[in-house]
Parts: sequence; structure tokens; C-alpha cells
Amino acid sequence: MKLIVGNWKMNGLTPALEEAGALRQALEADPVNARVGLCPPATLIAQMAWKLGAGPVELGGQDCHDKDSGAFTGSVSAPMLADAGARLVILGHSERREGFGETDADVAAKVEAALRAGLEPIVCVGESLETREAGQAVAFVTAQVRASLPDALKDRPFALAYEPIWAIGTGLTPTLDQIAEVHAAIRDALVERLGEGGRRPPILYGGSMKPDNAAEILAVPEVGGGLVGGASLKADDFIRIIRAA
Ligand SMILES: O=C(CO)COP(=O)(O)O
Repeated sequence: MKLIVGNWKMNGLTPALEEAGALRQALEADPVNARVGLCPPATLIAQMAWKLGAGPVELGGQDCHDKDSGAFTGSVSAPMLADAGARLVILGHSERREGFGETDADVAAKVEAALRAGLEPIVCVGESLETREAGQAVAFVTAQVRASLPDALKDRPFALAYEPIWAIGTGLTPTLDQIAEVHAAIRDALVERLGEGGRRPPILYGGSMKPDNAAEILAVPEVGGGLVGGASLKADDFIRIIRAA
């Protein structure tokens, strides 16, 4: 079963709760064979949890601190996300790595915090255009995988997301062969890092996934789902992507 997760980033005020309600209604009226997650801004999680109830949409955060509590003005901890109703948390998104200087070690510490709080991390990796053009995409991404995943993940549920930075919000996507190549390499790096284990964490693709390209991307070997930015903001578009799974 594919995992399709919406990442609203820093978008969404109270009226956007209606989109979540519409998503729930659509999925209840016509259920899908996919797991669906939605990661709104932290300010909306608690209200959205009431709106979504125990329905088919799981909630997630977009980041968390690596400490459970303390003097960290402005930060949100993993226990806070869980308390508000989240089950998932996106970690190591390129917008955090690039914009906030998060290193692989920082991401690994946040993954540990998420696991302590019982959250399921979605760990993001992805190369810049410069790195891809230098022929280093696979080497770069697999190095991120090895360094961002702590031992604590063994036998815990989690997902990875491959998001080429140059495909995020640009309308550009890698070719299906390029996606297949990176996803296969991520799977190998994952097995090398954490062993085969009993679980096979899904590897999501993210970066300009839209209703009209979702089906072909989701059919690529080792693509276990999607992490969707812009196209998850409107329930109509997001549902079309979910149905493509
Ligand atoms: O960054 C992304 C999801 O985390 C992808 O964003 P877009 O779907 O808007 O390209």
C-alpha cells in the first residue's frame, strides 16, 4: 500500500481546515487503497485532529526539536506534536537543511526524538541541481541516508522521501529512470545501514508531484508513495494524486 503525504509547509490559516474536512469526506465516501497523511503547520494540528477524528487521514508535523522540552524559544518538540494529534513527522526536509543549516547529525537526533514520542518519522534526502549535474546525485543521497538514520530506527516504522531540491516547487521532475536509479540506490543504502529487518520502509518521491504525473511516478519500482507540497493544499488536487496510488 502506498503512503501519500501532503506537506503544507508555511501555508494554511484556520479556513484551510475546510480542505482537510473535504479530504476526509471524499476518502470516507470512496475509500482508497493507500495510507494518507497530512502535515499542516503546527498551529493547525490540534484543530485538524478534531476535524479528522479517527478517519482515514493521519496527521503529521513538518519538523521537531531534538529535545523533548526545555528553554528553546519558538521550537516545537516531538511530544508536543504527538500531544496535538500527530502520528507522523517530516524530518530533514531540504528547506530545513538548506534554510536552517540542519546537518545529517541534527536530523538523526531529531529522528531519535520523534521515536521517543512514538511518532513515525519521514526522513527526507535529495540533491541540488549542481550535485546532479556533477554526476554525484546517487553518492550524495546515499551518504545522506547513511548519516541521517540512527540505529534506533531498527524495527521501528518510518519512511524515507527522495526529494531532488531542483524539483521542489519548480514544475520540473527527474525522468522515471532517474527516479528509479536513486530509489534503488536508497533501498540498498537502507539495507546496508539498518539491515533487512522485518520491515521494508516505503521510499516516497517528492518534488512537483501533480495529479497528471502521479500515476507514472508512483508506478516506478521502489517508489512507495509521494510527499506532495503545492498540490496538497487543495483537497481536489490532492485526492486526484491519492487516487492515482
Ligand atoms: O517539498 C515538497 C514536499 O515536501 C515538494 O513540494 P512541491 O510538491 O510543491 O514541489
